[in-house]
Amino acid sequence: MKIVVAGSGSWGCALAQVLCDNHVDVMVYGNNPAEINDINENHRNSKFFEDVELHHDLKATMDLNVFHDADVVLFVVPTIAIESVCKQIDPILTKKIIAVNASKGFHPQTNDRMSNVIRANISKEHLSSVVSLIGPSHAEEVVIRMLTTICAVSLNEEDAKTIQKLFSNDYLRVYRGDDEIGSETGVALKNAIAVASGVLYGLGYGDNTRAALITRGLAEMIRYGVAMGGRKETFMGMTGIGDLIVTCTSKHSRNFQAGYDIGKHNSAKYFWDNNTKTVEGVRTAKVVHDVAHEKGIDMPIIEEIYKVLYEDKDPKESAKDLMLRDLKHEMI
Ligand SMILES: NC(=O)C1=CN([C@@H]2O[C@H](COP(=O)(O)OP(=O)(O)OC[C@H]3O[C@@H](n4cnc5c(N)ncnc54)[C@H](OP(=O)(O)O)[C@@H]3O)[C@@H](O)[C@H]2O)C=CC1
Ligand SMILES: O=C(CO)COP(=O)(O)O
Repeated sequence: MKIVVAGSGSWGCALAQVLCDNHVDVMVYGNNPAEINDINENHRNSKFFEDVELHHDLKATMDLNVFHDADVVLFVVPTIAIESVCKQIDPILTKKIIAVNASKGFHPQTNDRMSNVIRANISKEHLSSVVSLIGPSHAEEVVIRMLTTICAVSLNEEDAKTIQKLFSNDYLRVYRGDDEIGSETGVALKNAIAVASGVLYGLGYGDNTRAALITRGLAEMIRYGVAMGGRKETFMGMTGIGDLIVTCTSKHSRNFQAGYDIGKHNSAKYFWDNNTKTVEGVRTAKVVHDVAHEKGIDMPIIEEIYKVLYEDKDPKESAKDLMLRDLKHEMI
């Protein structure tokens, strides 16, 4: 079985290395010559990982023909690039692939989930099914083989089992799931909540505040995900609370770090002027804000993080406004 990983960034490399450890035939495809060269020549991806020597079987290429005889393709580029990568590779595919989505967010124009974006852009004769491989997993830890659990979520149970077996080993345990809507909305929304968690930390608030943010953030994720057709119990698993915790609390999270900078400067301007990293939660906050307004879903944290990011609201004022809303029953 030949696997190609589209995306030579941090998560693409970490996932490809898991396959090398599992003795699976894998190749990384990327469009950044420096990253490709670093992987092939130095066994490193220095842009993302300091002092990590990658598995020596890990190889990368910029040649699109690598997709020609692929059986499985992993999509591990930022969500804004998924559609264009699908369109580039579809004419090259010759087999019916299992498409594995590892990205977390929504399409930039249609606001659609990643599985739907892949289904819309890989022709039917080239697609067996889509499996989303998602959960609480910072690349920086997977690449040094720290114990991690994620979930292979698909409407196709057999293909989910194939992906589960391919990636599982003694440091990465893969569960299965079938709630595509719940899982994909969960992992997207947690990024926006993680930006808020960083903002609060940057403003100087502590553990009580973070626990409150995670708990009430989860309530918003459930409200939104269930309104979209997801199942409430999914949010109690890897792609809900699991991914929310790791992203809201980790120094590795780019979403948390972006929020932290905003909180520290008490303004989103610093982020907009300086950011060069993949921070999916920033655009997700806008998508969720817009959809929630359209559908009448109550999302107070998303509302405030949207105002901080897009309306230059003072983050301290946002935190105060969240605290001083009308008092209510917790479970409503
Ligand atoms: N990093 C992590 O820990 C995790 C990330 N994810 C998700 O994975 C997705 C990818 O993120 P991540 O790997 O972290 O991001 P990175 O910023 O680390 O890497 C993104 C990679 O995609 C490349 N890329 C961008 N556009 C294209 C394109 N059109 N064709 C080919 N390659 C392209 C970038 O190239 P260039 O360098 O030239 O821009 C870069 O190599 C995101 O949705 C993220 O949320 C999910 C779980 C964990
Ligand atoms: O999705 C992730 C962890 O599960 C990565 O989070 P960041 O994109 O915030 O770094």
